[in-house]
Parts: sequence; C-alpha cells; structure tokens
Amino acid sequence: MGRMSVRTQSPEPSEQAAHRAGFACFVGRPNAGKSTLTNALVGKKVAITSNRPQTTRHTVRGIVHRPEAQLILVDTPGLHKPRTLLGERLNDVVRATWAEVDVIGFCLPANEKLGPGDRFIAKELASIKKTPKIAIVTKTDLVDSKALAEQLIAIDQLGKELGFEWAEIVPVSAVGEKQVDLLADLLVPLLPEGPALYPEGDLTDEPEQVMVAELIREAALEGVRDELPHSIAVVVEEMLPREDRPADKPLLDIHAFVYIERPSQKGIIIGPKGKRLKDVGIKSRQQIEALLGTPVYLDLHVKVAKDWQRDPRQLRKLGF
Ligand SMILES: Nc1nc2c(ncn2[C@@H]2O[C@H](COP(=O)(O)OP(=O)(O)OP(=O)(O)O)[C@@H](O)[C@H]2O)c(=O)[nH]1
Repeated sequence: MGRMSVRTQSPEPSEQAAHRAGFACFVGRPNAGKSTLTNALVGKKVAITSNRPQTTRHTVRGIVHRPEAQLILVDTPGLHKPRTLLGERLNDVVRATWAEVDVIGFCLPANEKLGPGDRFIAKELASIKKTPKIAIVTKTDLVDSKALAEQLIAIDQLGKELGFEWAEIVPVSAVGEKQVDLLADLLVPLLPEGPALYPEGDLTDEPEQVMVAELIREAALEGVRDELPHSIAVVVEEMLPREDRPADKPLLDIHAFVYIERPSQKGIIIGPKGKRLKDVGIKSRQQIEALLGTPVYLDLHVKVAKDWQRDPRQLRKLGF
C-alpha cells in the first residue's frame, strides 16, 4: 500500500495565516450524513435532515465563521441515476455546484461497504480535476476501529483506482461530535485567501421562503414517506406581515401549497376529517416560528399537480 494520510490531528496553525474564505460542498449517497454534518459544523439547524433519502432538494448554505476563515457550506441534493426529468435537472445542479466550489467533501458512511452508488459518484468526482477532494468517513460512532480501518483503506484504494489522491481522509461522527472541528481545520487551508464573503451572524442565505417550504414538506412527509416517497412538493406563495398589528404583536401570514401527484394521494395528506393536515400545519408552524422568530399564521392548501416530476412547466413553477 502506498502513502495514505488519515487525519486525526489538526495541522499546526502558522503564525500569521492570511484570512481565507470560500465554498465547500458535501457530496455522497442519500443518507450518507451530509445534512447532519453541515448542521454539526454550523452549530444550528439550517439544512433539513431526515432518515430517508433525497430530502435535500434545494441548495442550502451553512456558514462557519472563524477568526481566520469563513467556510461556506453548500449542501447539494444527492447525485443519483436519473429516472425522471427532475432527476436529470438535479444532477445538473449537483455538477454545476461541484465545479464552482473550492473543495469537495465526499461523505461515506463508516457502517456501509462501498457500493456502486459510491463508485458512480467517485467517478464523477474524478472528472472534476482541479477541485481538491476530501474523503469524509461519517457515522464513525456506529463501527469499531477495525471496521473503520478497513473502510479507510477501501476509500484510499478507490481514489487510486480512479487516478487521484484524496487531499485528506477524515473520519468523523456528527452525532458523537467527534472530529467535526478537525474537519473544519482541514477544509480551511484549502480555501482561497480573501476577506469574509458574508457578514458574521449569517447562518444561511437560503431564501426564507424555500426554508419554510422545506419545513412544511418535512412535516407533510412525516409518517407517510412509504406511501408518498417523492410525490410531495411545497411552494410558499406568499409571506407577508399582517397589517394593522401593534408593533409588539406582529403576525406573519404564510400561504403555502402542498402539491401531490394524484388525487388519490389527497386523502393520505389530509387524513380523516382533515386531522392530519391540521397536525402538519401545527407542527410546521411551530418550526417556522422558531426559525423566523415571529408568530405565524399558516394557511395550507393541498393541490394536485399531475405527474409534476415529469412536466417541465410544473418543474419551473416549483423552482427547479
Ligand atoms: N449514528 C450516526 N448517525 C448519523 C450520523 N450522521 C448522520 N446520521 C444519521 O444518518 C441519517 C441520514 O443523515 P442525513 O444527514 O439526513 O444524510 P444526507 O446525506 O443529508 O441525506 P440526503 O438528504 O438524503 O442526501 C439520519 O438518520 C442521521 O441521523 C452520525 O454521525 N452518527
């Protein structure tokens, strides 16, 4: 076996390191732990996580502010074998993102053997020559040290097979809060020198409407993912402060549509006597209020957008 550098310690900071700022994105199979890792690095919930694949439809950025650097995380949807027009568009978005960032973090769960899905992504990565690639072994809390060592070797080997060297191979656990800071330490030197690109305190520049839509979508999918895996889209039509409210009692009116593909799915979303939709409304309203820090009146409507995953006009309307 040739040289393999697996990091468990931070590099020594040099005396007067120049300020750096730039973009990183995490790629990897669905469920690889990208969103959870983004949240762990940023320290606040900005991306939506779930235990089911492909919830990260939109590019969500989290920003790590440090005295010596600003690391902007771009969370892309998972690259996957396209079966629909939506799938193809998503893959285009992913590749465009990869070509623009300063460093790519390839997330591979420690507890799952490398598979065809990983190789598919790794091959695509290999074609993006100039961007440094860090292999991030996620969920290390789920395996013992022997299994972890085997995974590290397999990942090193994968890079060699495809003709490139990982800039680093870093084992992390976002849930166990292990080596997450180290990962940031290793990403920062790969960023270009330059001033901060965002004001301190900014955690995300994702338009609020998109984040609100994601929260509603997440709540709407809760418990019915098996029945409606990828058939829900949420569009926030309007977000306006209610007029004539006293300054100390503001209210934000939010009108949103939950799109489903078929009329038969309406019952699943709405539930008996509308109870389920009501619960979805209550749950997502609480999260939106926490996110935006203001009381919210949430108005949800369910609409059928037939086969929206295949129709370019619908896709545009839904922001793809
Ligand atoms: N034990 C453990 N579980 C983790 C860790 N990181 C993520 N998970 C779990 O793995 C599942 C997937 O994590 P996500 O962060 O949603 O994965 P993702 O790659 O963003 O998934 P997509 O949005 O589907 O692409 C969730 O159930 C997480 O709780 C970790 O460090 N340890």
